[in-house]
Amino acid sequence: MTRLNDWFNNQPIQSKLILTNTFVVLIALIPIVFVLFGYEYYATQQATLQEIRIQADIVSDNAAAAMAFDDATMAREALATLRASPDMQRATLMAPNGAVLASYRRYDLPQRDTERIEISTKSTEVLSWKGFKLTKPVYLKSQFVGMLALETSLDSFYHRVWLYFIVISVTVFLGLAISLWLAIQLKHSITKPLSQLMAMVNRVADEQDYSVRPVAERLDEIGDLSRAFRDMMSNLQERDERLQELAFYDSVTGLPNRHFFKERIEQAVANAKRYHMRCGLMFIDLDDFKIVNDTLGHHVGDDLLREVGNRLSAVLRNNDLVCRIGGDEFAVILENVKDLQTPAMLAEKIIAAVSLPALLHGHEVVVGASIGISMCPDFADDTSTLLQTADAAMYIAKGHTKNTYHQYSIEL
Ligand SMILES: Nc1nc2c(ncn2[C@@H]2O[C@H](COP(=O)(O)OP(=O)(O)OP(=O)(O)O)[C@@H](O)[C@H]2O)c(=O)[nH]1
Repeated sequence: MTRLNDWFNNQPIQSKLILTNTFVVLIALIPIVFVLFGYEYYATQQATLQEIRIQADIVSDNAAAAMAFDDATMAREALATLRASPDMQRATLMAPNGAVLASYRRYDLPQRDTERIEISTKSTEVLSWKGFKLTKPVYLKSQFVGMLALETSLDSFYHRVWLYFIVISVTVFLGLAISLWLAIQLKHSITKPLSQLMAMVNRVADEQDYSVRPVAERLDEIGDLSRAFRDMMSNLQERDERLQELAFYDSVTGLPNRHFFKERIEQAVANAKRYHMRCGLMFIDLDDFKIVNDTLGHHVGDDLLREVGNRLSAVLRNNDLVCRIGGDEFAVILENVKDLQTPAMLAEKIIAAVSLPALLHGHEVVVGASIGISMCPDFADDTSTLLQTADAAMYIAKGHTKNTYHQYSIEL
């Protein structure tokens, strides 16, 4: 039983549906078949016995006069009418003293000694699976004139019952076939949305694609499941976007962070090398930023960082990328730079923009920017050299008068 249970549990839902449906139909049909067949068996048997009794009455009525007058010829004629009934096997008419007056035997049956029949004024009936035996007293105008004994087979009865059994079997078979066909038609409508959901789950697992949404129009449990899956995907997508933001963006300024910067600088260097272009890197460190924090508070410092971020974005071209890579440090990646003068001009613009006073929380705040610039492939062949050279240039700028820029060169 446990093994059967395990086997059933491991079947696909489609097979489960078909198996369950067929099993249920079969279980429902079994009692119906039993009741119908039992009723038909009983009713047909009673009708057959009744027919035989009626035949016995007719024969005994026809033979009564012959028996009263001991007329064997007439008695045989009365029995001869039984030939019309193929189930009738033997019949005997006996005088009250037990002597056989006339007997009948179906043409295909062997001769045998006449059975001793008890002479009595009572009828007897013996029913067995082989046949039906009946004896009954014969009266002529209330005078007992002898006995009639009949022996019949039940072939017609069994034939009718057998036919009925075939009809019922065909009906059951058709019922099962129709239910199987319906189950196969229905399984698609039930399992197709499940398969679609499964495909979506796989896509989420394989591609981390949280944008998939199942259609959830159905009002049944599968519809509920689709809606739950859709809500779960919305939450997952939101969470994924939030995680991406936390992982790649700076929470104070909203600019790309150091993590993002590292990925993009690698790409910029790789592109510059592959397409024989020039890319530039600027490190920008704010001057005297700590004073703002110390005198006006951290929140003003934060606002100033945001303001600087906005000003940098406003100065730069669309395809330049500005990132906040540390406390008061920013980096700018410049791609497809035509010449060495372009970054220098941009640095001047940045210094001018950052040095403009900012009005924050009612205070006029002024900071400067020290900028180090390096170029690939002019002064660096790979990312780490580009980072080092830009950093070195920035420290030179810082070491000078602050609020200035320095472009890395071979002499450094
Ligand atoms: N408000 C704020 N301050 C920060 C944040 N992260 C770092 N800082 C502060 O930024 C300051 C950076 O230090 P420094 O670069 O030495 O300060 P500085 O005054 O700019 O010094 P110089 O670069 O030599 O001019 C430190 O005081 C940090 O506490 C931040 O997210 N918000």
